[in-house]
Amino acid sequence: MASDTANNAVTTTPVCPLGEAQCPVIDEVMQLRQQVLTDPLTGLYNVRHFTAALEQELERTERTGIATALMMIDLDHFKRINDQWGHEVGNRVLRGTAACIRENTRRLDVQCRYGGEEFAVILPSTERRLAIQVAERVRLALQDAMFYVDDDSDQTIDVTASIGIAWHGMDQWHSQQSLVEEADQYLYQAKQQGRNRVCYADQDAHAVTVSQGEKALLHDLFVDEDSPDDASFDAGDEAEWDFDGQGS
Ligand SMILES: Nc1nc2c(ncn2[C@@H]2O[C@H](COP(=O)(O)OP(=O)(O)OP(=O)(O)O)[C@@H](O)[C@H]2O)c(=O)[nH]1
Repeated sequence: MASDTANNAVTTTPVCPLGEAQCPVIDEVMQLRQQVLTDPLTGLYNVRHFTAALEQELERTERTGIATALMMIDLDHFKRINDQWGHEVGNRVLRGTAACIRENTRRLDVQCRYGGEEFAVILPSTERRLAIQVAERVRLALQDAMFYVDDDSDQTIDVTASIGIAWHGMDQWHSQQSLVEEADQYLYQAKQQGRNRVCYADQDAHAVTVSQGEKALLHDLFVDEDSPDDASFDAGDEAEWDFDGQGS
């Protein structure tokens, strides 16, 4: 707070605790930190942050016993989009995909761009059933989203993704590397089985069916009013949730 001696009024202008002169430096440091930890194309976290965040979450699980889930997401036949529409449109699809992933996961989840058209989401404190539901939600949102070729066009591009999930928890302890490898292995399985699907260990034994009540609860959990509004992307809020079936 700063005092205005002319009229004795007290204003609430924020004052940098280290002194005015240092504030630009702090801003610059914060911007640099942001640049070091994020992917410039999508704004999601990069692999550097992914590695640090995953290590922290695995340690938390070892302390609390509450599972951490990892979701690896890879766009299907993305090369065809680049080949047909060009690299810039491909980039646009990657940005839209990032927005879609962000909108359909929680704030505390760690959404990363893992490589070209591969994304990773760390789901802290997330047991098996919820992680499967989240993965299906992301898959359906991508499948139903409207990816426009450009701002002035009605032409849309169909996008789907394959997703692999793995857990670190009481029933299966992992190293960081083996957790990533297992999620990648199930992602590969999803590709092999025809793409646009979610795969994980013991899938048949853990088929997820979701009641209307659970769908409503999940909807409340994930809809985020502060999500970025990307004109090239429509997450398709009205998407039907069909957790029982896999994608076509
Ligand atoms: N536009 C754009 N394309 C990228 C970027 N990074 C990687 N790619 C492209 O992503 C494509 C990935 O192709 P593939 O690895 O064959 O995978 P895919 O076509 O998605 O096929 P599946 O994964 O088997 O379904 C390649 O054409 C890369 O050039 C990027 O930052 N921008």
